[in-house]
Amino acid sequence: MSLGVHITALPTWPAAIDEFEEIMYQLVGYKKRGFAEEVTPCGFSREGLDRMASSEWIRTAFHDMATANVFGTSPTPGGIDASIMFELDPRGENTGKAFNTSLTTYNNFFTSRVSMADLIALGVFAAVRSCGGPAIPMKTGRIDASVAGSIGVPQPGNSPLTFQGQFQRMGFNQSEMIEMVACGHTVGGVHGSNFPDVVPPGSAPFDFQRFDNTDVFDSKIASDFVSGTTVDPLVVGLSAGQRVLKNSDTKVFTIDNNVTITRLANPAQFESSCKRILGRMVDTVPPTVTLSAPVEPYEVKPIKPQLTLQDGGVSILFSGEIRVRTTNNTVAVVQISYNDRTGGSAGTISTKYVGTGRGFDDTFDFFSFSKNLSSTGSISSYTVDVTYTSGLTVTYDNNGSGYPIRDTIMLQTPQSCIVGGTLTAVAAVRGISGAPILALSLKNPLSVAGGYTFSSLGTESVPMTAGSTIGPYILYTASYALTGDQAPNTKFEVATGSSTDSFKDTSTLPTTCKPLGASPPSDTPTPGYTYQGCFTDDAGSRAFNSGYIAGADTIVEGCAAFCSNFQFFGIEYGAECYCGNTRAASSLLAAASECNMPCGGDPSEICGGSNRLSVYKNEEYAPMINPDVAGYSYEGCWTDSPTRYLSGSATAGDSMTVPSCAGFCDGSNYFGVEYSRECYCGSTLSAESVKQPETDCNIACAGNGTTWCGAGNRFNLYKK
Ligand code: HEM
Repeated sequence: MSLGVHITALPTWPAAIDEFEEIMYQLVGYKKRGFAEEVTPCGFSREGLDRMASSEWIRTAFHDMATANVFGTSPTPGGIDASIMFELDPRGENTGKAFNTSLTTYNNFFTSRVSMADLIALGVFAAVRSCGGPAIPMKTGRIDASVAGSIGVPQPGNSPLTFQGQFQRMGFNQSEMIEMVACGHTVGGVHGSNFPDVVPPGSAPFDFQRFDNTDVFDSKIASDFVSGTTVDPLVVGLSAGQRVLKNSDTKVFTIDNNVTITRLANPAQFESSCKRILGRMVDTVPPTVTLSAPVEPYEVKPIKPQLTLQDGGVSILFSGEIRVRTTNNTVAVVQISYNDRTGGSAGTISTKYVGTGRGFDDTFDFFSFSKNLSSTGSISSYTVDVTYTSGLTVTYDNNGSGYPIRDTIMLQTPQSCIVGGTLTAVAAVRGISGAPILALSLKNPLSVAGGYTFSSLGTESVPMTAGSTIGPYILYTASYALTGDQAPNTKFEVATGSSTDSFKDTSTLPTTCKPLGASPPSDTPTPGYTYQGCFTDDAGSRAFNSGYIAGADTIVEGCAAFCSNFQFFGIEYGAECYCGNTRAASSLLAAASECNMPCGGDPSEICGGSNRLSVYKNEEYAPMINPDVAGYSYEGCWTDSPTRYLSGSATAGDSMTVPSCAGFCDGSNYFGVEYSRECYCGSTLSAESVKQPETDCNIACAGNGTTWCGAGNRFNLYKK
């Protein structure tokens, strides 16, 4: 099994990259952020058939970067800094609708944790990858400019020398210029509406002439040029009169006598050059910006872990999800081990599989958990044990320190709410002097030249007011009236000093503030049992053989009760409940996601799947025994018959136990316990009685569920 060699190089969670990482990798499926939806598939745009969002995102990044000046800083050093927001009009070098559309999409993902400039960069990754191109390494940490950069986006009519000078100013030499233009112009095309002299109206379908004939990020832009078959309007420009003036791709590609463009005609060369040069393009940032290391997906990532003070302050609910990367491995079981607030090991928490999500190259399974902790012991950190279907268990300890969680200040989501646009936030605070604040990151409309509107971020902070004391906590409250779009769209935190519960989302708050008193949700899954995983089963050889019941009303708790005398139970196909003390060797650990059928009696719970068992272990189970009786030796499981093979006195009763039968037989040579509640004594054992396998005597004593009392016509025999 390969777990990826880069695990130790991963950042420790939480980190500044976290929100960016999620937008980058959680693209579709469970917990999708949906960032790539606008560029999937490659040729798509919701704006119409003459538009292509993927190419527009790549062009937007280039035009944002193109004002970079590696030699100076006036008015800004430029690079990818989202200054394009201020450069749309009226200066005329950013022609067309592409920029506004792209930036409007990015604005939906813009928060205090991910800048517009980072999103412009990430757009290149998503667009190129969606079109089948390489995964461009993505770093974060770009800072948004607040003013326009210098003029300087290359225009088709410029001279070769001007192009060279412009790219030098951006930090790229001649062959890098050729690479960057070819890598940009492999997707999309020229619009007649924007450049009528290059694409005369009516000369191309929808007046949109593609650079080549494929909506794919491929080397065709170069190979078609070299072979003389190109349809690139910036080479063969459909208006003959303009061709020599505005054939900018010809001017760029031929500047080194076709050396670079010929190399790029090779698909492997094209892919590796584009990965490198587009990576450099998006990493062109002002010198004051420090970019992160290339963002890699976490192997294990907590998703919105939350502590919530419960009714009476006696307990704290710890809930959230664990995301596990499953790109190279299949995950069977995820379990949390946590430390209490003093750092001592405090116990384990089961999780249950809730869904699978995907990025371009990665898949992730999500596991939810919810556990009531005592507010005295509470929690300070946790580690995550991931068991893969290979049987291997890996403990993820967040580079050694565990995943931290602080109980000193916590947002009380059930007590907080949004009503009529007003946010009321309630925080539970312990062990901290001084009142906390509610700090908001507000998205305000940002109007720019040309009549476009994007967003700027403002901050507000409101002191919180102390209310009731509950257990070791004091509740604090603050309210803030949000306007218009802000109500469902604001990030906020409750904070005091260095303690904070941050990046909370108004969209997840309830519309009524509930008093602290509502009963706490119960733990999932079943208390007293630990989930073992999803196991294969088949009708020919069952995983568990000792007990079986089925019904449309099956629930996990019901099967647990039915199998309470056994160490394990498993539920299959939504309705079949099996018990056993050992699992057949033929039953193997399967992917967590294969147990996906709702229980017949409670669709919110999972009850296995087709030939798949959700298996639980009874942690309180004590193995059944044949107890020692003073003066007697245990002889095993023997046959009896209605004629009785122990022919002395006999008794029966619902309080039957092995010692009570021994007492009843009062010193006789033999006694036997049978069929749960029967007791037989004898001075001799009939020669007809035959010893049987121990498994034949499989019924618990009526008076003691942890000891065996025979079966039908079988007794557990004791001899003096
Ligand atoms: C000499 C430099 C360049 C010139 C003169 C140039 C010029 C143009 C022109 C005139 C268009 C047509 C725009 C429209 O009609 O909407 C265009 C489109 C495009 N350019 Fe460039 N470009 C240059 C460099 C680059 C670079 C370096 C990239 C990215 C790495 C790039 C990416 C794109 C893309 C993706 C499109 C297609 C946009 C769409 O389909 O809407 N360009 N370019």
